[in-house]
Amino acid sequence: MQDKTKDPLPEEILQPIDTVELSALRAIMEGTAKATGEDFFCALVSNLCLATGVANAFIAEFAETKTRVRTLAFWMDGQFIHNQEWDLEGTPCEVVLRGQLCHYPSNVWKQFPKEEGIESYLGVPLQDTEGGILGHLALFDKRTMPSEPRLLFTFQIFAARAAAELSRIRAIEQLRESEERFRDLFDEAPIAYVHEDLESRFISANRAAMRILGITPEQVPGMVGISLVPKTPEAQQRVQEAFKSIGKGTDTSGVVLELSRKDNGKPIWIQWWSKPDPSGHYTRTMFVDITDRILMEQEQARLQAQNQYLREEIKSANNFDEVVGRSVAIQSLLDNVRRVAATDASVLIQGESGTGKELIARAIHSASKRHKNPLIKVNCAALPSGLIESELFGHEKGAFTGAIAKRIGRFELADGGTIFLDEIGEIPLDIQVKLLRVLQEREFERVGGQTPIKVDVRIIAATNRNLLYEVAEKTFREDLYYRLNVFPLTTPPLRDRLEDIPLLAYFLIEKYAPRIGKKIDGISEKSMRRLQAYHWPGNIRELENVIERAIILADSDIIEVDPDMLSGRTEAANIIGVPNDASFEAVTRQHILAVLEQTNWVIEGANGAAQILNLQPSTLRYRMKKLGLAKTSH
Ligand SMILES: Nc1ncnc2c1ncn2[C@@H]1O[C@H](COP(=O)(O)OP(=O)(O)OP(=O)(O)O)[C@@H](O)[C@H]1O
Repeated sequence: MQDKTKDPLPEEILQPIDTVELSALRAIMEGTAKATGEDFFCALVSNLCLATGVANAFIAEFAETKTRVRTLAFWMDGQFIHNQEWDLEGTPCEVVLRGQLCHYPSNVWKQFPKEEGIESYLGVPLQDTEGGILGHLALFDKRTMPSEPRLLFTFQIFAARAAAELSRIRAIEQLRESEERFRDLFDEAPIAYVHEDLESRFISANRAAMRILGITPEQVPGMVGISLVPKTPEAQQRVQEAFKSIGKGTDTSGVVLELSRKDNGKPIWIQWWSKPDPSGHYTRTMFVDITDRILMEQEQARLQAQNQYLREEIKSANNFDEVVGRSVAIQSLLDNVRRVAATDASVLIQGESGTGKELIARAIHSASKRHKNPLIKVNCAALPSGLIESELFGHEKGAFTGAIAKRIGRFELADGGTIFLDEIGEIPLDIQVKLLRVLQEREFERVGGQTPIKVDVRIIAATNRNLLYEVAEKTFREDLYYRLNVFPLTTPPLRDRLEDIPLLAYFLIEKYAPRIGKKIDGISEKSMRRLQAYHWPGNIRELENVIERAIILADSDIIEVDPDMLSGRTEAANIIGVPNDASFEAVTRQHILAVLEQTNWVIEGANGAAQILNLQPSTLRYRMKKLGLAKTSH
């Protein structure tokens, strides 16, 4: 300390006058009462100096290491100066920061040559409640200090307050840091977290949750979680179960919930856990997105259902998909089949029963680019009207009484392939609307479901009814008719291509003889003439039945067709080939009647009329009803 001209500090600091101490104490108290944080430190150092008359004071904390300190507030010669940082070594502060009160009334500069110009120093450590050193509070001056400053006690009180304030600031900082760390973890966690109130209103949601649910940060407050649950009975039931499980802590595997994304309504599946907040007013929910897994499982279920369908199809398939016929009528039909097969256009095949509509549908599918995917057939006449919708579009579990499990509909089975809607004219009007939507948008919902299902399916429909007539009668929707009828095809009745009969007869012998286990070489000339003279109301299906029966009855390797095998008609009448009432309905009626009489009105079973007519018993019953055929009615 170069300057030796130092005035001693005011005498009263040495005198035991309580009023001085008290007024200093009050002044410092008043000066610091309202301040917190950095303001408190500033108020403290300035008021300490003002009250004690010491020129300089500072509060410091450890810098990055325990060997350095930096000030939090620094009062010097009547004003604040910028905060400073210094190494403790060789300073009076070093001892203070080891936890000791240090008082050098004079000659500081001698003991600590670094402290040039400083005569006196008083330092008190700032300690937390556990005795850890946080920093120190110090006064120093160019002048000497009394050796036992009276305000030491006051000084210690405020050092304790400063320590408490410093601890508080540190705690706040730690809390902020930990909150930040928590927020980062919360925000960046791969698992979705949502904090909801008891009405399922979101309070906060992390990034994963927002990404999975398709919501923006602005949409989070007030977003109602259950509004994302589709209205299907199944989804609603699941969410109820999920709510019941909250806080039970028994289910560690989580509840699988179906939701619709907020932004685009796409279905998502989540695995969900939730527990109540300790306050009981909130729930803390976390979930993971398992949509990919569920979609995979659904695809697996679809493929399983498709396999099952195809296995049954294979059992019933005749494996003879060849369209036989050299007639102009059949050749021009096949030309059109080839042409339309190359496109994805909907096809409407019209023609009498048994003329090969299904065969043509199969031929189109086989020649199309979809041939590697399945052709799924739906016989609309064979289905009770109440079940058609669920058969076509599937249904969700619980969609109606009896819907015990989820069912995948024929449209889903046919995805990527072709659907063949046989007897399309039988579809009730309300289902026609839904069908129209599939044709237009390639999209539908399962019965009891709300999630639109997209499919890539080519539609081929067939009917033996005059659909234009049905349109005029308003039993078939006109818009649907035109949508289906993009490429109309008509299968000619067998009576219009009698020249194909020999070829067909030989084809059918080859098809059935091995099945029946007989070696047949041909058909007698007389029988062939008989076949060509007949008018074939049941078309090729009837021819098939006749040949099959003839093979069964054959005594030699040449089959014979007796007149009584042809629906009991006389040859003379058949040569003309046209019955009195030649309308399709009349002929069908007559034919079915003949078979029914032959079976003694037995419909089902091995020798039943349905088997002979190659129809499903339900289809036959339906037709009988339409044609007004009952045992007593003829
Ligand atoms: N041109 C053909 N060549 C060979 N077999 C044929 C031909 N046309 C039809 N068939 C056979 O006749 C039977 C009846 O044909 P298909 O079931 O395709 O007729 P359909 O018009 O769909 O009948 P329905 O209207 O009663 O459903 C089938 O066994 C089929 O294989």
